[in-house]
Amino acid sequence: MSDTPKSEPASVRPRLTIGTRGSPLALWQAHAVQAALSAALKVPAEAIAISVIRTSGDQIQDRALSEAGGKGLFTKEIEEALLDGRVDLAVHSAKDVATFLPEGLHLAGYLPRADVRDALILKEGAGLDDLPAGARIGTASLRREAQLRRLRPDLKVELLRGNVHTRLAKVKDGEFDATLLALAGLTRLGLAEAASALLDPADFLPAVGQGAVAIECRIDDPDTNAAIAAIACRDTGIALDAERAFLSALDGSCRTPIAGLATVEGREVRLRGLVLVPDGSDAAEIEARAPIVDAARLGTECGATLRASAPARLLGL
Ligand SMILES: NCc1[nH]cc(CCC(=O)O)c1CC(=O)O
Repeated sequence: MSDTPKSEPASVRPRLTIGTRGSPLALWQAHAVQAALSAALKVPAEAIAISVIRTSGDQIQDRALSEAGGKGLFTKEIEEALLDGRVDLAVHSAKDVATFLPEGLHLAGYLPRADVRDALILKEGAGLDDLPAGARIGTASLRREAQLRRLRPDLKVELLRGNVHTRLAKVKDGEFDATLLALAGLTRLGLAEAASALLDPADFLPAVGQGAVAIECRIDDPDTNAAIAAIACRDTGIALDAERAFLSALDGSCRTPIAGLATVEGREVRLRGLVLVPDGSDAAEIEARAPIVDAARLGTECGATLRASAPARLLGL
Protein backbone atom coordinates (compact mmCIF):
# COMPACT_ATOMS: atom_id res chain seq x y z
CA MET A 1 0.00 0.00 0.00
CA SER A 2 2.80 2.38 0.82
CA ASP A 3 4.82 1.24 -2.21
CA THR A 4 3.85 4.15 -4.40
CA PRO A 5 6.64 6.74 -4.34
CA LYS A 6 5.43 10.04 -2.95
CA SER A 7 6.71 12.02 -5.92
CA GLU A 8 4.84 9.91 -8.50
CA PRO A 9 3.66 12.67 -10.91
CA ALA A 10 0.69 10.65 -12.17
CA SER A 11 -0.72 10.59 -8.66
CA VAL A 12 -0.91 14.38 -8.50
CA ARG A 13 -4.35 15.61 -9.38
CA PRO A 14 -4.37 19.19 -10.67
CA ARG A 15 -6.04 21.47 -8.19
CA LEU A 16 -5.92 24.49 -10.48
CA THR A 17 -5.86 24.77 -14.26
CA ILE A 18 -4.31 27.73 -16.06
CA GLY A 19 -5.67 28.71 -19.48
CA THR A 20 -3.19 30.33 -21.87
CA ARG A 21 -2.41 30.93 -25.51
CA GLY A 22 0.20 28.68 -27.03
CA SER A 23 2.76 31.26 -28.19
CA PRO A 24 6.25 30.99 -26.66
CA LEU A 25 5.68 34.28 -24.80
CA ALA A 26 2.31 33.16 -23.43
CA LEU A 27 3.73 29.79 -22.35
CA TRP A 28 6.63 31.47 -20.56
CA GLN A 29 4.13 33.61 -18.65
CA ALA A 30 1.89 30.65 -17.80
CA HIS A 31 4.90 28.71 -16.50
CA ALA A 32 5.95 31.70 -14.38
CA VAL A 33 2.50 31.75 -12.75
CA GLN A 34 2.58 27.96 -12.36
CA ALA A 35 5.95 28.17 -10.58
CA ALA A 36 4.79 31.00 -8.30
CA LEU A 37 1.58 29.18 -7.36
CA SER A 38 3.38 25.92 -6.78
CA ALA A 39 5.79 27.64 -4.37
CA ALA A 40 3.11 29.67 -2.57
CA LEU A 41 0.65 26.78 -2.20
CA LYS A 42 3.43 24.27 -1.42
CA VAL A 43 2.23 21.83 -4.07
CA PRO A 44 4.23 20.24 -6.89
CA ALA A 45 4.13 22.07 -10.21
CA GLU A 46 2.09 19.17 -11.64
CA ALA A 47 -0.75 20.21 -9.36
CA ILE A 48 -1.12 23.39 -11.45
CA ALA A 49 -2.11 22.25 -14.93
CA ILE A 50 -1.60 24.34 -18.06
CA SER A 51 -4.24 24.16 -20.77
CA VAL A 52 -3.37 25.73 -24.14
CA ILE A 53 -6.30 27.42 -25.85
CA ARG A 54 -6.26 28.62 -29.43
CA THR A 55 -7.80 32.10 -29.77
CA SER A 56 -9.30 33.78 -32.81
CA GLY A 57 -6.34 36.16 -32.72
CA ASP A 58 -4.01 33.20 -33.24
CA GLN A 59 -6.11 32.01 -36.15
CA ILE A 60 -6.29 35.35 -37.91
CA GLN A 61 -2.70 36.34 -37.11
CA ASP A 62 -1.73 37.99 -40.37
CA ARG A 63 -4.89 39.85 -41.24
CA ALA A 64 -5.36 43.38 -40.02
CA LEU A 65 -6.18 42.67 -36.41
CA SER A 66 -7.49 46.09 -35.59
CA GLU A 67 -9.95 45.79 -38.45
CA ALA A 68 -10.96 42.34 -37.30
CA GLY A 69 -12.03 43.64 -33.89
CA GLY A 70 -9.05 44.59 -31.76
CA LYS A 71 -7.79 43.48 -28.42
CA GLY A 72 -10.31 40.96 -27.12
CA LEU A 73 -9.29 38.64 -29.95
CA PHE A 74 -6.45 37.11 -28.00
CA THR A 75 -8.51 36.57 -24.86
CA LYS A 76 -12.06 35.67 -25.96
CA GLU A 77 -11.78 31.87 -26.11
CA ILE A 78 -9.75 31.79 -22.90
CA GLU A 79 -12.40 33.83 -21.13
CA GLU A 80 -15.09 31.46 -22.41
CA ALA A 81 -13.12 28.57 -20.88
CA LEU A 82 -12.97 30.50 -17.58
CA LEU A 83 -16.70 31.14 -17.58
CA ASP A 84 -17.43 27.47 -18.45
CA GLY A 85 -15.20 26.30 -15.60
CA ARG A 86 -12.83 24.45 -17.98
CA VAL A 87 -9.98 26.51 -16.54
CA ASP A 88 -9.68 28.28 -13.17
CA LEU A 89 -7.36 31.11 -14.09
CA ALA A 90 -6.04 32.73 -17.23
CA VAL A 91 -2.62 34.29 -17.72
CA HIS A 92 -2.13 37.16 -20.18
CA SER A 93 0.30 39.94 -21.04
CA ALA A 94 -1.53 42.75 -19.22
CA LYS A 95 -1.00 44.97 -22.24
CA ASP A 96 -3.21 42.72 -24.36
CA VAL A 97 -6.17 42.62 -21.98
CA ALA A 98 -9.12 44.84 -22.96
CA THR A 99 -10.33 47.34 -20.38
CA PHE A 100 -13.81 45.82 -20.31
CA LEU A 101 -13.91 42.20 -19.17
CA PRO A 102 -16.83 39.79 -19.55
CA GLU A 103 -19.28 39.91 -16.65
CA GLY A 104 -18.19 37.65 -13.80
CA LEU A 105 -14.45 37.87 -14.54
CA HIS A 106 -11.76 40.16 -13.14
CA LEU A 107 -8.02 40.63 -13.06
CA ALA A 108 -7.25 39.23 -9.62
CA GLY A 109 -3.54 40.01 -9.54
CA TYR A 110 -0.27 40.53 -11.37
CA LEU A 111 3.20 39.05 -11.19
CA PRO A 112 5.90 41.59 -10.23
CA ARG A 113 6.27 43.83 -13.27
CA ALA A 114 9.30 43.44 -15.51
CA ASP A 115 11.16 46.30 -17.20
CA VAL A 116 8.53 48.50 -18.87
CA ARG A 117 10.75 49.98 -21.57
CA ASP A 118 10.53 49.58 -25.30
CA ALA A 119 13.68 48.30 -26.96
CA LEU A 120 14.99 49.62 -30.25
CA ILE A 121 16.37 46.93 -32.51
CA LEU A 122 18.69 48.35 -35.14
CA LYS A 123 20.32 46.73 -38.11
CA GLU A 124 23.26 49.05 -37.50
CA GLY A 125 24.11 51.55 -34.80
CA ALA A 126 23.51 52.01 -31.12
CA GLY A 127 20.60 54.42 -30.83
CA LEU A 128 17.78 56.33 -32.48
CA ASP A 129 20.20 59.10 -33.50
CA ASP A 130 22.16 56.63 -35.62
CA LEU A 131 19.24 56.12 -38.00
CA PRO A 132 19.67 58.17 -41.17
CA ALA A 133 16.81 60.26 -42.54
CA GLY A 134 14.43 58.05 -44.49
CA ALA A 135 15.36 54.89 -42.58
CA ARG A 136 12.57 52.29 -42.57
CA ILE A 137 11.14 51.30 -39.19
CA GLY A 138 8.72 48.39 -38.94
CA THR A 139 6.01 48.25 -36.30
CA ALA A 140 2.33 47.34 -36.02
CA SER A 141 1.80 49.52 -32.96
CA LEU A 142 0.06 52.87 -33.42
CA ARG A 143 1.56 54.04 -30.14
CA ARG A 144 5.12 53.27 -31.23
CA GLU A 145 4.55 54.70 -34.68
CA ALA A 146 3.14 57.99 -33.38
CA GLN A 147 5.87 58.47 -30.77
CA LEU A 148 8.59 57.62 -33.30
CA ARG A 149 7.19 60.12 -35.79
CA ARG A 150 7.04 62.73 -33.05
CA LEU A 151 10.74 62.22 -32.23
CA ARG A 152 11.91 61.60 -35.78
CA PRO A 153 9.48 62.90 -38.42
CA ASP A 154 12.10 62.06 -41.06
CA LEU A 155 11.82 58.29 -40.59
CA LYS A 156 9.58 56.02 -42.66
CA VAL A 157 7.34 53.93 -40.43
CA GLU A 158 5.83 50.88 -42.09
CA LEU A 159 3.63 48.00 -41.00
CA LEU A 160 5.56 45.04 -39.59
CA ARG A 161 3.52 42.23 -38.09
CA GLY A 162 4.28 38.78 -36.83
CA ASN A 163 5.85 37.24 -33.78
CA VAL A 164 9.03 38.51 -32.16
CA HIS A 165 11.31 36.10 -34.07
CA THR A 166 9.84 37.10 -37.45
CA ARG A 167 10.29 40.78 -36.69
CA LEU A 168 13.87 40.39 -35.55
CA ALA A 169 14.64 38.38 -38.69
CA LYS A 170 13.27 41.12 -40.94
CA VAL A 171 15.65 43.64 -39.40
CA LYS A 172 18.57 41.24 -39.62
CA ASP A 173 17.80 40.54 -43.29
CA GLY A 174 17.69 44.25 -44.03
CA GLU A 175 14.01 44.41 -44.96
CA PHE A 176 13.75 47.07 -42.23
CA ASP A 177 16.42 49.26 -40.65
CA ALA A 178 14.86 48.97 -37.20
CA THR A 179 11.92 47.78 -35.15
CA LEU A 180 10.64 48.35 -31.62
CA LEU A 181 9.69 45.62 -29.19
CA ALA A 182 8.94 45.46 -25.48
CA LEU A 183 12.10 44.57 -23.58
CA ALA A 184 9.96 42.36 -21.30
CA GLY A 185 8.92 40.14 -24.20
CA LEU A 186 12.45 39.90 -25.56
CA THR A 187 13.78 38.98 -22.13
CA ARG A 188 11.12 36.28 -21.63
CA LEU A 189 12.16 34.73 -24.92
CA GLY A 190 15.86 34.89 -24.04
CA LEU A 191 16.43 37.55 -26.70
CA ALA A 192 17.26 40.63 -24.60
CA GLU A 193 20.62 40.81 -26.38
CA ALA A 194 18.82 41.78 -29.59
CA ALA A 195 18.08 45.21 -28.07
CA SER A 196 20.37 47.92 -29.47
CA ALA A 197 19.00 50.59 -27.12
CA LEU A 198 16.36 50.96 -24.43
CA LEU A 199 14.04 53.93 -24.71
CA ASP A 200 13.64 56.04 -21.59
CA PRO A 201 9.97 56.36 -20.60
CA ALA A 202 10.65 60.09 -20.18
CA ASP A 203 10.71 60.43 -23.97
CA PHE A 204 9.05 57.24 -25.14
CA LEU A 205 6.13 56.11 -23.00
CA PRO A 206 5.23 52.40 -22.91
CA ALA A 207 1.79 50.90 -23.45
CA VAL A 208 -0.59 50.63 -20.53
CA GLY A 209 0.26 47.34 -18.81
CA GLN A 210 3.55 46.79 -20.62
CA GLY A 211 5.84 44.37 -18.81
CA ALA A 212 3.13 43.07 -16.48
CA VAL A 213 1.61 39.59 -16.44
CA ALA A 214 -2.09 39.63 -15.49
CA ILE A 215 -4.00 36.79 -13.88
CA GLU A 216 -7.72 36.65 -14.56
CA CYS A 217 -10.32 34.49 -12.80
CA ARG A 218 -14.00 34.23 -11.88
CA ILE A 219 -15.01 36.82 -9.30
CA ASP A 220 -17.08 34.21 -7.45
CA ASP A 221 -14.28 31.63 -7.08
CA PRO A 222 -12.85 32.18 -3.58
CA ASP A 223 -10.21 29.42 -3.75
CA THR A 224 -8.64 30.70 -6.95
CA ASN A 225 -8.84 34.31 -5.79
CA ALA A 226 -7.04 33.35 -2.58
CA ALA A 227 -4.35 31.47 -4.51
CA ILE A 228 -3.76 34.44 -6.81
CA ALA A 229 -3.68 36.83 -3.84
CA ALA A 230 -0.84 34.74 -2.41
CA ILE A 231 1.40 35.50 -5.40
CA ALA A 232 0.14 38.93 -6.51
CA CYS A 233 2.48 41.94 -6.50
CA ARG A 234 0.89 44.83 -4.66
CA ASP A 235 2.73 47.68 -6.37
CA THR A 236 2.11 46.26 -9.82
CA GLY A 237 -1.59 46.01 -8.98
CA ILE A 238 -1.70 49.65 -7.85
CA ALA A 239 0.10 50.85 -10.99
CA LEU A 240 -2.11 48.77 -13.27
CA ASP A 241 -5.28 50.02 -11.53
CA ALA A 242 -4.23 53.58 -12.41
CA GLU A 243 -3.13 52.76 -15.97
CA ARG A 244 -6.16 50.67 -16.87
CA ALA A 245 -8.58 53.26 -15.46
CA PHE A 246 -6.77 55.89 -17.55
CA LEU A 247 -7.09 53.78 -20.69
CA SER A 248 -10.72 52.97 -20.09
CA ALA A 249 -11.56 56.66 -19.61
CA LEU A 250 -10.05 57.36 -23.04
CA ASP A 251 -10.94 54.22 -24.98
CA GLY A 252 -13.52 54.39 -27.67
CA SER A 253 -11.41 54.31 -30.75
CA CYS A 254 -8.77 51.58 -30.84
CA ARG A 255 -7.18 53.66 -33.61
CA THR A 256 -6.02 56.28 -31.10
CA PRO A 257 -2.37 55.99 -30.03
CA ILE A 258 -2.39 56.01 -26.22
CA ALA A 259 0.49 55.46 -23.80
CA GLY A 260 0.53 55.41 -20.02
CA LEU A 261 2.78 54.50 -17.14
CA ALA A 262 2.17 54.53 -13.41
CA THR A 263 4.76 53.99 -10.71
CA VAL A 264 4.40 53.60 -6.97
CA GLU A 265 6.55 56.08 -5.10
CA GLY A 266 6.22 55.59 -1.35
CA ARG A 267 2.59 56.12 -0.43
CA GLU A 268 1.80 57.75 -3.74
CA VAL A 269 1.15 56.56 -7.25
CA ARG A 270 2.34 58.74 -10.11
CA LEU A 271 0.74 58.47 -13.54
CA ARG A 272 1.98 59.81 -16.84
CA GLY A 273 -0.35 59.58 -19.82
CA LEU A 274 -0.11 60.52 -23.46
CA VAL A 275 -2.48 60.66 -26.43
CA LEU A 276 -1.16 61.34 -29.92
CA VAL A 277 -2.35 61.75 -33.48
CA PRO A 278 -1.10 58.80 -35.53
CA ASP A 279 1.40 60.92 -37.50
CA GLY A 280 2.92 62.29 -34.29
CA SER A 281 2.28 65.91 -35.28
CA ASP A 282 0.29 66.63 -32.15
CA ALA A 283 0.03 65.14 -28.68
CA ALA A 284 -1.48 65.83 -25.27
CA GLU A 285 0.21 64.73 -22.06
CA ILE A 286 -0.71 64.57 -18.44
CA GLU A 287 1.13 63.81 -15.23
CA ALA A 288 -0.41 63.60 -11.77
CA ARG A 289 -0.08 61.81 -8.46
CA ALA A 290 -2.41 60.57 -5.74
CA PRO A 291 -2.34 58.45 -2.59
CA ILE A 292 -2.09 54.77 -3.60
CA VAL A 293 -5.62 54.04 -2.37
CA ASP A 294 -6.87 56.41 -5.08
CA ALA A 295 -4.98 54.77 -7.96
CA ALA A 296 -8.04 53.95 -10.06
CA ARG A 297 -9.56 57.38 -9.44
CA LEU A 298 -6.28 59.01 -10.51
CA GLY A 299 -6.41 57.10 -13.79
CA THR A 300 -10.04 58.00 -14.42
CA GLU A 301 -9.44 61.67 -13.66
CA CYS A 302 -6.34 61.88 -15.85
CA GLY A 303 -8.24 60.24 -18.69
CA ALA A 304 -11.17 62.60 -18.26
CA THR A 305 -8.88 65.64 -18.11
CA LEU A 306 -7.14 64.68 -21.34
CA ARG A 307 -10.46 63.92 -22.98
CA ALA A 308 -11.78 67.36 -22.04
CA SER A 309 -8.66 69.31 -22.95
CA ALA A 310 -7.21 67.49 -25.95
CA PRO A 311 -8.18 68.61 -29.42
CA ALA A 312 -10.87 66.28 -30.82
CA ARG A 313 -8.55 65.06 -33.56
CA LEU A 314 -6.26 63.61 -30.89
CA LEU A 315 -9.01 61.34 -29.70
CA GLY A 316 -9.96 60.15 -33.14
CA LEU A 317 -13.34 61.82 -32.77
N1 LIG B 1 1.36 43.08 -28.47
C1 LIG B 1 2.10 41.86 -28.36
C2 LIG B 1 2.81 41.77 -27.06
N2 LIG B 1 2.15 41.56 -25.92
C3 LIG B 1 3.04 41.56 -24.90
C4 LIG B 1 4.30 41.74 -25.42
C5 LIG B 1 5.57 41.80 -24.68
C6 LIG B 1 5.47 41.66 -23.18
C7 LIG B 1 4.90 42.86 -22.48
O1 LIG B 1 4.86 43.98 -23.02
O2 LIG B 1 4.47 42.69 -21.33
C8 LIG B 1 4.17 41.87 -26.82
C9 LIG B 1 5.25 42.05 -27.82
C10 LIG B 1 5.75 43.49 -27.90
O3 LIG B 1 4.95 44.43 -27.77
O4 LIG B 1 6.93 43.68 -28.13
